[in-house]
Amino acid sequence: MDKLSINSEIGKLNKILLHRPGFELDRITPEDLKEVLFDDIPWMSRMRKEHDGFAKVLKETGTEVLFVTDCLLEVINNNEQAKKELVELALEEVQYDNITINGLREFLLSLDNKELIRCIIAGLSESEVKSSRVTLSDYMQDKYPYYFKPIPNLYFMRDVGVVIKNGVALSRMKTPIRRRESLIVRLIYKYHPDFSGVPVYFDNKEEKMSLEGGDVLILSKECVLIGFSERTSLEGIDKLASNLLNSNSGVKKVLAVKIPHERAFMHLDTVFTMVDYDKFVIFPNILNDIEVITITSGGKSTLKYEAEENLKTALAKALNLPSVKLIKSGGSSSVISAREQWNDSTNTLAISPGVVITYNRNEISNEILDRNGIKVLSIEGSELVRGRGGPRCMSMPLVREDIDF
Ligand SMILES: NC(=O)NCCC[C@H](N)C(=O)O
Repeated sequence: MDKLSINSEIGKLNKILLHRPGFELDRITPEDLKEVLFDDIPWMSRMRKEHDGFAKVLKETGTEVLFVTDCLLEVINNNEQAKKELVELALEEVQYDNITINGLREFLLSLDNKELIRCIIAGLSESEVKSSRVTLSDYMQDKYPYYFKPIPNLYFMRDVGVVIKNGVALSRMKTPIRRRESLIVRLIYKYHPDFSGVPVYFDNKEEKMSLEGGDVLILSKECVLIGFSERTSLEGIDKLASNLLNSNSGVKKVLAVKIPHERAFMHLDTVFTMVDYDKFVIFPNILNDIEVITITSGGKSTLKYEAEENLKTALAKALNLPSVKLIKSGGSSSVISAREQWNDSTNTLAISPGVVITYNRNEISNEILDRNGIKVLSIEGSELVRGRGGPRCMSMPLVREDIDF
């Protein structure tokens, strides 16, 4: 049996990777918000309770839940080389002289493994390393407090890597603040026995392009959608499409889907997710701005492109269905749709065909899903949503049961 198996967006979910919001989020200050891609300071104890609620629903519905920090701990407990690589990926970001960097390396390697992981995720402040102030500058100069910064978006596990079929695309993050997240996950894929050795369809060492997991949707065994968004570049789409289509991944068609490039919907999955065999939920206010191009292999590592009439017909064609239904999140009111999309009404996580996890705050969109025959398992998300992501953004599905279309 394959270690990873994702052949659709909706097959019964068996195994998933999450990150419980940790100390990295306790370090966000109002001045950081823009840089760290948040819109507000979360209430942390509430946020952790909400995340625990999310994990509980997943477990209760029969999904095995793995946590990044546990996987990383297993890796570095058993592999000195991996531990050194973990330290180096944080040190790469330190903009100090070599003597300081060598001192930091020694400091980090002396930490207990759990503490090291906490530090790599929550950042390392000067005060944690220097216990006393010795120079006038230590006393009087304002210094940037971190050698390397906290990475508060790690709980949005969807974006840092995405399982496609029996392999993975390790994301090349667009923004510097999210790069370390994906390098951490890369280490897990390199060394952890549950992940190592799987095909890598995209590597985050790629330069001059970006690809984030929130833009990738596995429509079926043969078709993958990739959003052209604020975060994923055309070069990133071409690269992943080429690797999937010109390998033995089994993918025969990639749909490139252009959405408006805006903060409110930075990834495809913030405006569009699949909820059943033939049903999708969509943010209706952007429906007319979407463009779709079908990409297929042109042989000898080349690609062929063909413009589609619209998203609805392209989806039906790709799924070999007479038609599909696009359910309007928020209904026909553009005001309600915009308000609920901002709080991730469209970012549903399907745990089996026709059953999704959503935030309970999006009452109107949830009711519309219900009226369309979708079973909604709703969770609290008032604090989780402050980073602008929902249940799909917060999860990296690893294994789903296969379904027949
Ligand atoms: N797939 C997603 O849309 N993920 C949400 C990412 C939110 C995060 N604060 C970001 O801006 O990258």
